[in-house]
Amino acid sequence: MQKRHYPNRKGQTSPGMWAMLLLTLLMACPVYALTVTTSEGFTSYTLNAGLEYRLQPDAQRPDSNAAWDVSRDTLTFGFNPSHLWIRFGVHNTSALPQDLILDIEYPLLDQVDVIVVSPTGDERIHYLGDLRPISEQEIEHPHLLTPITLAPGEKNKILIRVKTEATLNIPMTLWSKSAFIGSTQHDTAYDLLMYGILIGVALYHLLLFVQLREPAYFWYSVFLLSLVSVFAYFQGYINAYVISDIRDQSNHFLPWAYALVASSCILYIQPTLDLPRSRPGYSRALTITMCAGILLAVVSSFIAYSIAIKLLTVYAVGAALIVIGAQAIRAIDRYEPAFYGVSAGAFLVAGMGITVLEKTGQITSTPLSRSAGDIGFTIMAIFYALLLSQRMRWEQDRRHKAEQAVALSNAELLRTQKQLNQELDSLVHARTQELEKANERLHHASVTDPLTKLYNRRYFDDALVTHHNSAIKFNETLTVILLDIDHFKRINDTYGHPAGDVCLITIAQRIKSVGERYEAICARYGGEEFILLLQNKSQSEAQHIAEDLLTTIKQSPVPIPGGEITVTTSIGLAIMTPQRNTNPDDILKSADDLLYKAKDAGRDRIFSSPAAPVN
Ligand SMILES: Nc1nc2c(ncn2[C@@H]2O[C@H](COP(=O)(O)OP(=O)(O)OP(=O)(O)O)[C@@H](O)[C@H]2O)c(=O)[nH]1
Repeated sequence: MQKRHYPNRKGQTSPGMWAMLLLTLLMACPVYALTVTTSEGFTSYTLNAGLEYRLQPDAQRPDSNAAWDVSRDTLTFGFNPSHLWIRFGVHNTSALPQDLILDIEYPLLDQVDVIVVSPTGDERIHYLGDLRPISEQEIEHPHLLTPITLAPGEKNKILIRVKTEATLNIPMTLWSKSAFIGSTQHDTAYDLLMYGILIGVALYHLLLFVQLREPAYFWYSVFLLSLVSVFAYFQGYINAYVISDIRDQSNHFLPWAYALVASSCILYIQPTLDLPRSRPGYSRALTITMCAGILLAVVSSFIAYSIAIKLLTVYAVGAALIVIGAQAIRAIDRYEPAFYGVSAGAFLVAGMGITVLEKTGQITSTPLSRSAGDIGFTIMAIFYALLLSQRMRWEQDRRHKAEQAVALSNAELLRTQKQLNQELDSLVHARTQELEKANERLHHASVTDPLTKLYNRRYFDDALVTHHNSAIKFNETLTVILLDIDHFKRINDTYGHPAGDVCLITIAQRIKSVGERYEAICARYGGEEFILLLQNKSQSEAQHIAEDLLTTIKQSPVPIPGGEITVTTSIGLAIMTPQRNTNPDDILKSADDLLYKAKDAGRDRIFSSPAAPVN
């Protein structure tokens, strides 16, 4: 704590003494437009309307002839290179001494000299402002504070000079010391709670980033922390507690903080709103905005702060509009998570808007209006967190739906494939069956005589070879009965060829009925020639079968178109026990020879070997 006093000029005997005395008297009798009276129980007085002020190009204290303006609200002049002088009076009307505190709530002012003039003309100058080390200030606090002690009935004049490259904005309150302590405790608790929540949310997202490796979480966390630092800077915490030893360098803080806020916000917004894929043009614009912020931070180190701060303000507004625009465009695209972003932007803009209106005196200052910026910012942070989680959930849903669609189409594909396979199987099965039936029919046709439906000669020849081999193997007899219809030509000639066919069919049926009784293979061997093959029959059995045939055929007349005819047959019966050196043709030839013999012998008889012919 360091107090600086102007030299006390009391006791001088110079010729200017009278002039000084006059000046002292004038100062002892305030004629200011505003004098704050601090009666007993005084707590605070907000210094806005009624303050006398004067803007001038130099630091020269205004002389007694200078014209002063009177403020109608909080003193706010935007970026203004002038020296601002303010004056007002304070009068302790109570019977007790009073400890007061003059609280300048905007801590980013570069130089603030508060001159407290006592009734005797003594001046005490308090040097405040963020270009001066906090250790030089009488009370360590984020705000710029001046202690004023008034004896009962004492009147002081307060003269303030302000010079800054930041915005010339002087919200002031005169407090009783006890009320100020209470208010500070309340404000600090409120700020700590808000910063604590936001830092907690930021750390939570940092943890999510560590676990999920999703960069959006990291950038959101950086965005929150950097934005918290900007707010803390504007509220004086950074200057007071973080960079208190290098406050003269604090001008470098804001450009880099702005660049970090913009960069982290853009890096967070880009993937969260899916901009590079859906809106590549806008995504490029955001990347350029981010680079511009970093460039501006670099340039700010080399140019006057008064210019840099204006450029930064323009940049901050432009970047915020571009970011909010990106969210609005994605909301128009009906990208669900963007609605949270738009809501976040709306709350931030609304909060900031109320703050600006309150600071410029457009609306009445209330605790709510004073906190509007903080509230807007906090709600924005919550909505941005919701945006992030919504986007992640939306992304998960999309992935899940895509997986489901793939699984569904795979299942559909499998089902279709299975169905096709089944259809193919049944088609192949049906075709195979048809083919088998066709083959069967073909085979049947190839071994069947079309007219009589008995086996044909080809079938019989194959069967003869098979049975010949079997007979050799099992040492069994093989019998061939060759049967020829007698004078069949006459039937054709007499009744016609169709009648001859009918006769052939009937004779074939009779042969088949006899053959089935003896398990014989019956075949049509030529035009009117039939043949039977018997396995393992004795001579007498074979003879009996041949006789059965002869009798069965002729015993009843054969009905034909145009009448009935009795048909007789001649039979050659050959029986042998095949050997390895015998040939299937041997038995055929033998039967054929015997048949001719039967024909020659007068027909309607059996010739067999070695037995005698039977009639
Ligand atoms: N209707 C009809 N006649 C046939 C068929 N195949 C052969 N024939 C006839 O059968 C007759 C056989 O005559 P031939 O060889 O002279 O013998 P046959 O008249 O029976 O006299 P034998 O055998 O000596 O008793 C011929 O007239 C053939 O045209 C047929 O499928 N249908």
